[in-house]
Amino acid sequence: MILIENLVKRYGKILALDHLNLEVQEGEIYGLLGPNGSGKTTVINCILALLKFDKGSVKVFGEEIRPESYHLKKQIGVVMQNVAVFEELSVYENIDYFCGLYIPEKLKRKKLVEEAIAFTGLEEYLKFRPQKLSGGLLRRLNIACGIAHKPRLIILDEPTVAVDPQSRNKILEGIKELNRKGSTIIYTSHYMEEVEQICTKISILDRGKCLATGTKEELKRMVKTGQRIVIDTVVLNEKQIEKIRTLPHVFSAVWKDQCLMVHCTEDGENLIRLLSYLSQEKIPFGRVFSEQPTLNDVFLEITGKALRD
Ligand SMILES: Nc1ncnc2c1ncn2[C@@H]1O[C@H](COP(=O)(O)OP(=O)(O)OP(=O)(O)O)[C@@H](O)[C@H]1O
Repeated sequence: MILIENLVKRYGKILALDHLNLEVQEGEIYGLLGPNGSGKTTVINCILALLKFDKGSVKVFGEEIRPESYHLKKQIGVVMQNVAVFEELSVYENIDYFCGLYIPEKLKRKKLVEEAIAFTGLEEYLKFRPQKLSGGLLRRLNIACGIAHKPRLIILDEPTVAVDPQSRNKILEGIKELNRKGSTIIYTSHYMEEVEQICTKISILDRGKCLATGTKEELKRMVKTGQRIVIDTVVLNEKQIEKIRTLPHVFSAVWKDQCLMVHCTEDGENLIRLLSYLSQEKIPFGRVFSEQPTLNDVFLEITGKALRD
């Protein structure tokens, strides 16, 4: 669907995209995950030929895209970061207007507009002007305007920024539904939880570079952070900590402030093994906490900083 090779984009002295490569296959929900300023919006603008770039190539549906490639652009739905709707039109009129840019036939359009309204849950607000809508509803209207014509490819640039949890869930579920109905999705975000929740493939971006690509499981396997187990234990001696370090799959164990923290490589038995050892040694323990690595761990290990730094 999209093939980007060696893309370079500068804004004056700022190198926004640095030889970026990316390939999106049909049917994917492709996440571009990166902190603010990593180049996500710039990639989107290059895919849409809204920006001139300095080097490289961008192919959409197998063709080099140009500003006048309307036959390609009409198969793409875009939901930009900044809400772009007409203040003087109602909710219904806005969706109808944007859908009308692609679908001139009235009857067909009416059906599509109604589907988009139901899909974004805006039925109660059809006569409202945008300024009367809450932030979350406004975002949903923005989405309805971008997807009503049922495009083959949908690009959403941070659609959940400043959105309440209820609207956020509705938006995320909606994106999965659009994908199930056949649209390929490109989704940019700096929220790793969202990207983990919905994306089938993820590229991690930083400073205009694509640092790693894969499914969330593949990305997590790339780093050694592994499973993290935290156990409250009041007593533990150095010999016992040393023994824990030699347990299978354990690569670090630290006891600090009456809290044992163990990092292990992936294995379903890590927690059981560790608790068995503590029981066998009659070491009392309180709260037990275990978590798998997150995409933030991946980002941290690759870049040396957290996603939200
Ligand atoms: N029109 C512009 N003029 C100058 N610099 C720009 C312009 N647009 C973006 N940049 C810079 O290019 C880099 C990439 O910005 P971009 O907006 O693509 O990142 P982003 O990952 O989408 O971040 P955000 O989520 O904050 O929009 C940043 O350093 C940004 O300051």
